[in-house]
Amino acid sequence: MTATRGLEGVVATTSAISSIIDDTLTYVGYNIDDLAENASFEEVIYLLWHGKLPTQSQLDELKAQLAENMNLPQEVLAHFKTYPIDQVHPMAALRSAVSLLGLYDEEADVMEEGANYRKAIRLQAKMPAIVAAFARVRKGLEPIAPKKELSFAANFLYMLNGEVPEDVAVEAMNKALVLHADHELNASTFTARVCVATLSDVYSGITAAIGALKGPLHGGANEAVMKMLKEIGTLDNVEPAIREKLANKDKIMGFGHRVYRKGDPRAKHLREMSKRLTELTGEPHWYEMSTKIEGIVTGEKDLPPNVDFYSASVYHSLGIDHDLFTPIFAVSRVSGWLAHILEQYSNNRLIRPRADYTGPGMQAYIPVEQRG
Ligand SMILES: CC(=O)SCCNC(=O)CCNC(=O)[C@H](O)C(C)(C)COP(=O)(O)OP(=O)(O)OC[C@H]1O[C@@H](n2cnc3c(N)ncnc32)[C@H](O)[C@@H]1OP(=O)(O)O
Ligand SMILES: O=C([O-])CC(=O)C(=O)O
Repeated sequence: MTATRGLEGVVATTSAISSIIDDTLTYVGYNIDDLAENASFEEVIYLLWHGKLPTQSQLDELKAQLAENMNLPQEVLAHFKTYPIDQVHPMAALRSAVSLLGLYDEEADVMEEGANYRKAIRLQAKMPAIVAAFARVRKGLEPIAPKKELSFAANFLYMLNGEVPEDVAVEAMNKALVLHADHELNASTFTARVCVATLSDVYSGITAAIGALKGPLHGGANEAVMKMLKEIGTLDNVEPAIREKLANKDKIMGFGHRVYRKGDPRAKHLREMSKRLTELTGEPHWYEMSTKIEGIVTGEKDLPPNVDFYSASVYHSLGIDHDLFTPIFAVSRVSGWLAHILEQYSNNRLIRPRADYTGPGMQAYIPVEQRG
């Protein structure tokens, strides 16, 4: 047995949800460029869960179900107030809150298809409410109830800020949600599938996936990109700072990808949005610094930016706290995790690979009093 490090190139399952072929990303056969330009996030959720785009009445029904399920149990809100708020990362708060939600869902352990779909609706609806409520509670503000008439993207920004957002902000948030929704067998989706393939419940699968997304080699990179941009500070500092990082073999956050070689097709949509938003906010330097970094890194290492790179300046321009960037990724990606969980249940087999053992050979047990 020989191990493939990081399972690179290993095909671990079949899936009909999304595909990456020759650097082209599709959700159920729809090109991500088409969806990013035209689709609402609610349509994408439906597409991922049902394998087809919704009719108007199907879309209206899903929107109504999501809006109805956005409120959080009082117990979850009360729990936030018990957290050591100054040291809790919002991804840790989200991970804990999703696990806690499961305690208050009477269907949490009901393993029937209809019940799993209802849990998917509830989780998709409540994730943005958790992120927004936590963001407010830690600032000493009251959580804000959603407005039923708003879209998913608009409601999230409304619950976060307490103001109905401008159209451009809703457009940017909707696009970001569409772009992050699914991505074949990335680390967090694989984690969710491994978890539920033991026939564990949906809440366990999503809690596990949030844990995997949190790391800086995966979803956590978007927050790390903003940290890097802030540390570099000015356009003039970009060249020496990035060259020094490359010389030291430091990872440049938001660059590189396990699957894409020529580039991540999602990055250009966020690049364009970053340009537009940073001009509108009067902070074009975040975009200019980002494009300069891209020029150096692609020139020196042939490493194109991934989805996390330009999303950082987009979310910053929307006035969002930097440690909420990865939770926003989770608010979108939960749609993909749920699609994969439902797909896993529908054709389940335990996921249990082997390890190539590299430890000592057979050893005889020596009682503790005889050990030197
Ligand atoms: C939503 C997402 O999860 S997208 C990914 C988000 N993560 C990041 O942006 C973090 C930065 N990027 C990385 O760490 C990596 O590119 C990953 C984790 C995304 C992919 O990792 P892997 O497929 O294991 O690539 P690996 O680490 O083997 O890199 C191959 C080579 O490129 C280099 N490289 C890869 N990414 C980077 C980077 N961001 N900066 C500098 N060098 C890099 C590696 O050092 C390695 O060089 P070497 O062959 O000289 O040793
Ligand atoms: O696919 C991956 O490995 C990481 C990624 O881009 C994503 O999850 O969106």
